[in-house]
Amino acid sequence: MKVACLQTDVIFGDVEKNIELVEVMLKEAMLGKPDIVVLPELWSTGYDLQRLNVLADENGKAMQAVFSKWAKQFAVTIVGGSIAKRIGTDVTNTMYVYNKQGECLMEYSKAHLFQLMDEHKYLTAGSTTGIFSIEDTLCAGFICYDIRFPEWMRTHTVAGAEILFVVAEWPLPRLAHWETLLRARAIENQCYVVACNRAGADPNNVFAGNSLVIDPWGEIVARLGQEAGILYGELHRERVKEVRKGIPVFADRRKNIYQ
Ligand SMILES: NC(=O)CCC(=O)C(=O)O
Repeated sequence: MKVACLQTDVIFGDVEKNIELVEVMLKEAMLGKPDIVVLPELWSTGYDLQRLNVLADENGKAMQAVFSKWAKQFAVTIVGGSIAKRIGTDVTNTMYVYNKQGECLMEYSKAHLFQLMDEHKYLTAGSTTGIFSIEDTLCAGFICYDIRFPEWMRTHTVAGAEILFVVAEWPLPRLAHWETLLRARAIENQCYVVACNRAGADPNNVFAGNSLVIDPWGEIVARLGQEAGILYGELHRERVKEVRKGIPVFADRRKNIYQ
């Protein structure tokens, strides 16, 4: 399977313009013939939290139509980063995954809200898992701060996930944490990690970029720098099996002494 991460810059609070920009980048990414395209966290609004209530998509309907249209038009699976979804008076930070037929495979709302960026003041956390399958491979979706919770990611790999998609708006000052945490999640779970961060800056943060594709041994197979761009990476299911056979972490877990 070939993935393409769209490391976009995001125009603060301008949903229409961001949709236009992503569509242009998506067309360009398709020249590399990916099977899966991944977008960053909150790519349509950015962290315009004070206006998020207005910018958020009512029940996610309009953005779901965009994902469905793109997935069908380009015949590609889309891990749609995340968007702000309004449900009544609540706003969630929600990921949608669409298949090549334009059908929704999965919806996941960020489970851990990041207080350092004030998420807890404006967003409501989700409480359901982010598992889905692409062909017969189980995958899982996570949003940014989620990667600091190994137990949450383990919940998904114990359920069988072999590819972990991480979408983010991760700031530059913590770039070392980004890489270290992602590599650790890949090594301990013996799975691929495909991590798509945004580029650029907003009024409060400069973002790290550095989208990564990491293999189940923890090796970085593809990476971008800080600027906007498209990252391609190849994923091989046999590599997951090979690593898990060599060091049988899942078989060796002591379920009688911890969960
Ligand atoms: N958008 C986020 O969740 C950022 C998380 C982050 O920066 C961290 O250090 O954790």
